[in-house]
Amino acid sequence: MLKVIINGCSGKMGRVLTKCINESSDFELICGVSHQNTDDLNLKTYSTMNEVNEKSDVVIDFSHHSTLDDVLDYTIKTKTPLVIATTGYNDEELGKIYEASKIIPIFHSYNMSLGVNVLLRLVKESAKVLSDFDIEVIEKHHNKKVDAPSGTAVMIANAIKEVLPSLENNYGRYGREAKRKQNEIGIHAIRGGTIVGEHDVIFAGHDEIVEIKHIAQSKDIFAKGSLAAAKFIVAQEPGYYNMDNMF
Ligand SMILES: NC(=O)C1=CN([C@@H]2O[C@H](COP(=O)(O)OP(=O)(O)OC[C@H]3O[C@@H](n4cnc5c(N)ncnc54)[C@H](OP(=O)(O)O)[C@@H]3O)[C@@H](O)[C@H]2O)C=CC1
Ligand SMILES: O=C(O)C1=N[C@H](C(=O)O)C[C@H](O)C1
Repeated sequence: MLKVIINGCSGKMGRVLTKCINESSDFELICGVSHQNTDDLNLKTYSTMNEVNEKSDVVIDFSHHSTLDDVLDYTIKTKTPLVIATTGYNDEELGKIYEASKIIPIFHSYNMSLGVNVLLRLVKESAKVLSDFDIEVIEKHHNKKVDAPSGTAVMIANAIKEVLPSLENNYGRYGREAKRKQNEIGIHAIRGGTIVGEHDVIFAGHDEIVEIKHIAQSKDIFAKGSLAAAKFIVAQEPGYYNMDNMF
C-alpha cells in the first residue's frame, strides 16, 4: 500500500481524492493539509505542510499556487516524491518546481485525465497540417474555479506553440479594434454552475473547421489519474515527469 499525504484535502478535489483512496486497497491516506476544519473527513489534518510530522511515500497536491514553497520545503526535506495537480503557477513558481525536480521526483500535469493527454497529441498533429488555420481555445469550468485560463488551456497553447512557435496567446477579446491577428491563439474562459471541465480547440480555415474537444464528466477522473501518477512517480529517480513519460 502506498502511503499518501494530500495537500489541499478540504478542497473539492481533495475530498474526491480522499474518497478514491479510501475505496482503494492500493493506497493509505496518512494525513491531509488544509487551513479549514475537516472533521467530516475523519482525517488527521495539519494547517500547513511545514507542520506535518508524518512521512509518506508520496505527496499529492490539489491546492493553490500560494502553498508551493511549503510543499517543496517538505518534500525536499523528507525526500518524498511529489505529484503536482494544482494550476495557476507563474513563471517564477514553475522555475522552483523545475529546480526541486533535480532533488526529488516530481510529476506535474495540469490535467490528470487520460483523454486530455490524447487531445494534446491530436492538437499537435493538427497544428502541423493546419498551420495557416486560425486556432482558438475555449475552456469551460464551474463558477468556483479560482484561476483563468485553466492550466489545461495553457498546456494546450504550449503544445500548439511547440509546433508553431511564432504564435502568441491572446486572452479573451474585447474592444472596438479587436480584429483577430494572424499570429495569435485566442484563449477564452467560460465560468458557470457545476461544469466539471471542458476544453475545445478550434482550427478554423477557409470554408472548413476542425474541432477537438474533451469533456470531463466527473472529478473522479482527475483523482484516479493523480493516483496512477503517484504509482508511477514513486518508482522514478529525481526528475521532472508528465503524462508523456507515463504513457
Ligand atoms: N491537474 C488536474 O487534473 C486538476 C487540477 N485541479 C486544480 O487543483 C487545484 C484545487 O482545485 P479544487 O479542489 O477544485 O479547489 P478548491 O478551491 O475546492 O480547494 C483548494 C484547496 O487548497 C487549499 N488552499 C490553501 N491555500 C489556499 C488559498 N490561498 N486559496 C485557496 N485555497 C487554498 C484549500 O484549503 P485551505 O484554504 O483551507 O487551506 C483547499 O483545500 C486548483 O488549482 C485546480 O485548478 C483541479 C482539478 C483537476
Ligand atoms: O479547477 C478545476 O476544476 C480544473 N482545473 C484544471 C485546469 O485548470 O486545467 C483541470 C480540470 O479542467 C479541472
